[in-house]
Amino acid sequence: MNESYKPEFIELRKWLKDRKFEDTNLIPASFPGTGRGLMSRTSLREGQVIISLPESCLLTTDTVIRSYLGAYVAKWRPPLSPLLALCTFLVAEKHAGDRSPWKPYLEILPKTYTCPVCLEPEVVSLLPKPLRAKAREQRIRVQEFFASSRDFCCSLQPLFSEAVERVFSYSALLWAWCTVNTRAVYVARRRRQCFSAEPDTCALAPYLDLLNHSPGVQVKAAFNEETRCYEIRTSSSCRRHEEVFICYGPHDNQRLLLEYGFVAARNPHACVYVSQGWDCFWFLSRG
Ligand SMILES: C[S@@+](CC[C@H](N)C(=O)[O-])C[C@H]1O[C@@H](n2cnc3c(N)ncnc32)[C@H](O)[C@@H]1O
Repeated sequence: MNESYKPEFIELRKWLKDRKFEDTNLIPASFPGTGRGLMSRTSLREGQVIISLPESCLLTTDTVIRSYLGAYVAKWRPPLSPLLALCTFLVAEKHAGDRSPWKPYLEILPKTYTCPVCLEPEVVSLLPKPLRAKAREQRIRVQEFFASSRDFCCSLQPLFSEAVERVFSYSALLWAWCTVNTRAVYVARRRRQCFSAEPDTCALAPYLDLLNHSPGVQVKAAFNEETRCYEIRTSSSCRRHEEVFICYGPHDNQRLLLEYGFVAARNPHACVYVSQGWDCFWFLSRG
């Protein structure tokens, strides 16, 4: 069902137009099975560029450095990770509400996520054992990420009238972490002294990040240095008024659930994980 009439999408389209995004063959819609995604307005040919998003629409660590957070990031030692810089910016902009220039984008982001780190422990306990172990590792990673943010977030107090512990709470940083993890595209950037050595490769790409995954399609997606746009070219054709998919990678369903919070039907990369030790012995000896 077409969703382009919804006020949040009308605002987002205006915002994108102001940033030189030229219209597109794609419109937001909701689909049975995959939920919100993008639908083709016309039929799409193999090899066609389906979306081309100008650099000015991308949210990257450059955006953070140019913002009011830039001076705080630049002087922080040891240098901040690029991921923490992005997440801090997302939380601060979300907190700014109507004052944020990113508001039209923030408004269409999910309020909650379904990655295992966001699930209640009773739900995680129902997952298969190998996935449970991965979910535990993910939770620890996010908890460590949160702990590593504390001192830097405290240094931002002069920017907020409210206590920073409330602004940069665990749930706010978890939301930002999931936003980056489930939606960012890959755009490599050179290392800068103000950031730690972790790869600086995540960019949030408003509107383009409404594209859902299908393991059965092939696309070429990259930042084009000549046009200065992030472009996606499809290798599959698509009929008018169908959902347009991209492929997030050759991921099995465990990886999709961990990283993106969903599983794909008819996934050719699906596989079964077998635990080492007695479970495995029991399974094999019965086989
Ligand atoms: C980049 S976003 C795509 C747009 C997203 N559906 C939305 O409404 O904002 C990635 C998220 O979309 C959902 N998603 C992507 N592909 C999917 C699929 N094939 N089936 C179900 N959900 C999917 C998952 O929640 C995933 O974390």
